[in-house]
Amino acid sequence: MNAPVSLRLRKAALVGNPNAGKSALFNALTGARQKIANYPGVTVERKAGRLMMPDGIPVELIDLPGSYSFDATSPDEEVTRALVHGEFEGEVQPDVMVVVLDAANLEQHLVFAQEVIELGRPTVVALNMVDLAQRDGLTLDPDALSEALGVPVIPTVAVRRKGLTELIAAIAVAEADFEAGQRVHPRPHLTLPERRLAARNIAKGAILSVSTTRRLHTGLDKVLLHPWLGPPILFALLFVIFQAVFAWATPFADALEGIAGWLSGLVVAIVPAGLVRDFLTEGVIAGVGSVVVFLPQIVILFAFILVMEATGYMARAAFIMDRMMAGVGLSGRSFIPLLSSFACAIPGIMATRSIADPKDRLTTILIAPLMTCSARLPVYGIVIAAVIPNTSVWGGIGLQGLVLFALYVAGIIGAMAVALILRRSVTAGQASGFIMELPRYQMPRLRDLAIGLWQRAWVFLRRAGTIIFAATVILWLLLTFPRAEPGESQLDVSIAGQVASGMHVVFEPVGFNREMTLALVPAMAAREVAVASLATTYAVDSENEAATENALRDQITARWSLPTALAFLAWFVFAPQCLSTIAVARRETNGWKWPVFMLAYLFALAYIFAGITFWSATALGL
Ligand SMILES: Nc1nc2c(ncn2[C@@H]2O[C@H](COP(=O)(O)OP(=O)(O)OP(=O)(O)O)[C@@H](O)[C@H]2O)c(=O)[nH]1
Ligand SMILES: [Mg+2]
Repeated sequence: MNAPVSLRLRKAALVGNPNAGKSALFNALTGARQKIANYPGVTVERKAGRLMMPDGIPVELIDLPGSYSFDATSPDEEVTRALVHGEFEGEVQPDVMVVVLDAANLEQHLVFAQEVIELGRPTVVALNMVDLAQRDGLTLDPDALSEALGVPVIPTVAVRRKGLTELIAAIAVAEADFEAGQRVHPRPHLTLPERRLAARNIAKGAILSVSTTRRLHTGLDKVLLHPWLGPPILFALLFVIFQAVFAWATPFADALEGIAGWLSGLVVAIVPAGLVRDFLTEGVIAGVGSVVVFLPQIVILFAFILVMEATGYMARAAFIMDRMMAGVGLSGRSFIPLLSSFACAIPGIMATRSIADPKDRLTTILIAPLMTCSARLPVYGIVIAAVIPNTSVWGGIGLQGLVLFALYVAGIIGAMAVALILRRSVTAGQASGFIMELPRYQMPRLRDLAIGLWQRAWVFLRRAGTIIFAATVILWLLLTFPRAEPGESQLDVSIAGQVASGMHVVFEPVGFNREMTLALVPAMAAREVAVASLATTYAVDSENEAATENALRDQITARWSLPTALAFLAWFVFAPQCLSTIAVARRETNGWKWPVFMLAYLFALAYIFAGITFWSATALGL
């Protein structure tokens, strides 16, 4: 007598949230016995493998795409939904569902798990990543979880092949149930809010113990991610950062300025009067030196940013921002590229590659230059130091830091407003959803911070030594030749001065003086060059050597009116200066159309806002 032979291949499917470890389990269970193909009609991978059961008969195991629910929004999720419900053409419905959960994110993962279990099919739960839960200080009780869910729960560590034998045994039992005809045990269907609430309670009930660190971290998240507390905390933190950038940097900046002055004096003492001496004092020391002085501010700003990243707070900031970004039609996915743009728009624009939706991405590229990059800091820094008094307002808040904060906020508000308009016109489309895993809180490691800071400082100094140096030298030559006859002003006679006088017609209406207008040209190479340019211009323009040593700040204080200075600041909030950004935008958008659009709208905004600032300041009698 022959044993009954089952003609159809038995079938089980791995389902669960993205990143639960389904593929890791699939690989551990099926090893090399895998077949990868595409599901017909969609570009979703079908991964199937053979799992050898204790009875010697294989089961076809399917690794399904990760899902958050059966309300499918993506082609991947649609495949999972249809297949699990037995509605996928040409695919037999799996006999057994193997739900994979991330033990370290149990509550989140239980929402979808319940939806699968509600189907009432034979189900086994793999409580995966118990190693990570353990590391996070979480001890779970699989039996309690099994009790609450009404299905077997097997703890596993897919990447270390732990719990596999037990899992296979549980799948075998479920298969046997299926063969025995126990195919569907209908269960009550819950609504999403009910499932969420149940997920929380079940997760709570499955926790045996929580370490104090874990408790601390959850407590921190409750406060920092709170819908009402989170945003003000984030803004308060940013506010403190900008206060510190001014307050802490001053002694170091003064010291660097002192060194520049001393070097200048040294050159005057050693090098005989003439072009060489002028080149060294006016071009190199005044020009490049005026930018290098901002090294302490750059270092302080990045120290804060690096600490925010290393502690895990930055991802939380992205999470908080997600809600606000949705308001202007962007997702939190744009946050990291935009945040990188505070260092420099170039890596920011390159980071937009992680945004899947093309219109989301284009919008992010177009507004990235509005984030205040670190190259603007020297420009803001020198003008603020020169025209904004170093006083406190409202009991102890530094006015200079406050103005700096306002300039950063102006950039952000500008970017949001532009995004809002673009998303309703040129890049109209739906905002895509955003789900991200929050990293653990961590104490930053001093060594990593030091390396990160050193890299930033080096990038800054290298720019000073290359682009800024070259632009300053060229400018000095254009300012120095042709030579003025006695009685004439060198600035009037020079090539650069002539060009500036020509351009000045355009910029006079928005309150710019001639030196500012001139500074805009080399600033196209890099924004900081505007500072070097002003320093060199005033150095060339000074009548005597003593005046050359006057700090740029004093020159600006003496020569610029407050409305003029504010107009210059407003210009730099928007102006698309820095050609490398345009070049990167061209590369990332594959053409000139969008970079030209970007250039045009940013220059227009810069001009308009400089004008508005100048005229309102003048009207207010500032
Ligand atoms: N420490 C640890 N890591 C795991 C475990 N299981 C999986 N991982 C890791 O978690 C990450 C995600 O695992 P995947 O298997 O790709 O997750 P998935 O469920 O297939 O994800 P999607 O295909 O996106 O739905 C990978 O880096 C795995 O190496 C585990 O038990 N412990
Ligand atoms: Mg996978």
